[in-house]
Amino acid sequence: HSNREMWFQDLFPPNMCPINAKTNTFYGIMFDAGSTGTRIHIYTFVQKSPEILPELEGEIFESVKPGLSAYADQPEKGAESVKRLLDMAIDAVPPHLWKKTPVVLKATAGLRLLSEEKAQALLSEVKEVFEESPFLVPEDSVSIMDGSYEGAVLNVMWFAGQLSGQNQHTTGTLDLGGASTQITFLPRFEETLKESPRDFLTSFEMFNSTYKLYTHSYLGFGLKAARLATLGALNTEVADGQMFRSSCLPKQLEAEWHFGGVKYRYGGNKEGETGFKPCYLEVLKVVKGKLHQPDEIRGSSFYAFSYYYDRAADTNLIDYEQGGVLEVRDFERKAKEVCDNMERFSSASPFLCMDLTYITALLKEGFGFRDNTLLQLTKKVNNIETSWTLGATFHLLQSLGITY
Ligand SMILES: Nc1ccn([C@@H]2O[C@H](COP(=O)(O)OP(=O)(O)O)[C@@H](O)[C@H]2O)c(=O)n1
Ligand SMILES: [Ca+2]
Repeated sequence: HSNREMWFQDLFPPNMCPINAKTNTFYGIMFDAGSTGTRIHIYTFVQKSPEILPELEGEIFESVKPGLSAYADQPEKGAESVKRLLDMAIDAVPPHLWKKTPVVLKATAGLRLLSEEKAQALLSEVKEVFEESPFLVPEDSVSIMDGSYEGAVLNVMWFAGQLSGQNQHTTGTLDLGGASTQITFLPRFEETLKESPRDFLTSFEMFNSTYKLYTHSYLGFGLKAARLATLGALNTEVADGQMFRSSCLPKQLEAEWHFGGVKYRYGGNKEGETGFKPCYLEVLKVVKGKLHQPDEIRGSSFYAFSYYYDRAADTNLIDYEQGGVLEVRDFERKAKEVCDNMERFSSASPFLCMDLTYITALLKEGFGFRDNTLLQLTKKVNNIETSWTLGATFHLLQSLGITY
C-alpha cells in the first residue's frame, strides 16, 4: 500500500523551506450538497513558504441525510441541516481565523433536478445561514455546481497524485452519484479530441499546471435516478397510488420510496419474469445509445468512486475498508448471482439486483468498456475522503489569495 499512502504527500509536497520561514496555517470549509446527503469538509492546510504548494494537514468530515433536495418544500428546514453542520466548524476553527476562513456550498445533481424556483429558495436560505456565521462568505458562496467541474477537480487531484506513482496508465475517474454520473480522463490520442463533442473537452488549471481533460456529467444517470428511469418513473407525473413494477425486483415486493421530495410506489413482477436476463433488457433501455463512447477508454483503467464502491463492498467484491481492483465482468458476474437468486439476497436492499445490473450496463453499453477493463475502487486515503471537495477547496483558497 505504500503507493496509496504516499498519495497526499505527492499532492502536497513536504516541507523544503528554510528553518525560520513563517508557517501559514489556514482553513477552508466546503459543503457537498449531494442528492442523497449533505456533507461538511473542514480542511486544514499549512504552507511553509510561498514557493511550495500548501500541504493538507487534516480534515474533519461529517454528513447528514437526506440531501437538500428532500426539503424542496421546506427550505428553512433544509438550511437548518446545514447550520447544524456549520456549528462543527465553529468548534474546529480557532476564533482568530474565522474571518479568514471561507465557507462555500456546492450542490450537485439533486438540486439540478428540482424546479429553478425551489432550488433557488433552498440556496438563498443557506446563504442566510452563512451570512449569520462568523466565517468569510465569498461571492457565489452557495451555488449549483457545473457537473464538468465536479469531474475535472476530482480527476486532476488523482492525476497529480499519481505523477510520481507507478500506476501511470490509470488516467481517468468514474463517479456514480445518486442523480448524476461523471466520467473524466486525460485524452492521449488526437482522435479523442477530434471526435468528442466540444463541451466534453475542457482545460483546467490547478497546482500551477494546465490539464486538458475529457469530462462529462450525465444528469439522470446516477444510481437512484437510474432506478426511477428503469421503473419508468423518471420525469413523469406520478399519479396517486400509481405502481411501478420491474423484473429487477423480488417478485412479491411492494413498497414505497421517497426521492427528491416525491413518493413512489414500486414492486416486483408478481406474475411475469424476474432475474438477470429480463432485468438487463429493462436497464439497457435506460443507457443504450445515450452516452458518448470515446474509443481510447476501452483499454484504459479507471478509478471508481461513490456507488461503484458501495455496491462492490456490499456484495463482498472488495473489502469495505481497503477497496480493491475489479474488472468490469466482476460486476456482471455478481449481478447474475444476485438477480437469479433474489430471495436469497432479500435481506439487503431490494434494489441490489437492479443496482448491480445498472452498473454493468452503464459500464459496458453506456461507456463501452471491455469485460476486462480494470477499475480501481477507492474511498479514503490516509483517512481523508476522496472527494471533489478537496480540489475545490484548494482552488477556492488559491483564487481568494489565502495561500501565499
Ligand atoms: N463524501 C462522500 C460523498 C458521497 N459519497 C458517495 O456518493 C453517493 C451518493 O452520491 P451523492 O449524494 O453525492 O449524489 P450526486 O448529487 O453526486 O448525484 C453516496 O452514497 C456515497 O456512495 C461518498 O462516498 N463520500
Ligand atoms: Ca456526489
